[in-house]
Amino acid sequence: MRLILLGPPGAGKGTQAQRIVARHGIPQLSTGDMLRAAVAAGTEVGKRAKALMDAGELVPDDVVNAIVSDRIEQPDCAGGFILDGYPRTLVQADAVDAMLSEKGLSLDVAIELAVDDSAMVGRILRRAEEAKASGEPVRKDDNAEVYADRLRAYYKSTAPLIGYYYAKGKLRTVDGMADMDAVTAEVEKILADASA
Ligand SMILES: Nc1ncnc2c1ncn2[C@@H]1O[C@H](COP(=O)(O)OP(=O)(O)O)[C@@H](O)[C@H]1O
Repeated sequence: MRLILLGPPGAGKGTQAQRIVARHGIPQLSTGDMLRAAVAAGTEVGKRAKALMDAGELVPDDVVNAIVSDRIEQPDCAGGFILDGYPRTLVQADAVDAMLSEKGLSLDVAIELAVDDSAMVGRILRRAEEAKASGEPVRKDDNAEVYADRLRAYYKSTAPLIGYYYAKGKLRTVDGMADMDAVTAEVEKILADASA
């Protein structure tokens, strides 16, 4: 199963991805996590990405495409994977299609978590509070000011992917405002249908 989770920041992509990992044993490929790891390690990619990420802007397509292309070559991706936070632009969507079609593969489904944007900033701020309370590092972009920029980047660059996958007949939409378990149940139904 090769799937994409789509939705604005705070929609619950990471949470649902972790549940799919636990249930289906396929890896979660989060470009946000990979980029944060590159920043923490101080690599060339990390140096290019840091200021953009802190400002809530997107990292250049070529940087992210290269990271994903390397990652999906790893043996644990042979049985499928979950793309979380990627593709985030139409250029990236075409890139992942090309990476897969080179291997005679394609994406099975793109699942959109549809949410009410006005509720997302509250979720993000809660996540920051929880991280702080449990002594984990708080993401620099998890605050109300940067959130507004992340949401703008989402509408400008990522929301067009909903039409892109719809046109390919691959889009499925879930109510991301429902409680987490209800969202998981809907996602599971979609995955069952997609692999039937
Ligand atoms: N596919 C991507 N293309 C460009 N930039 C990305 C991509 N994935 C992550 N980033 C960068 O990393 C930041 C955090 O990503 P992520 O953890 O997925 O955040 P979010 O919680 O906003 O979905 C983004 O705001 C962006 O700067």
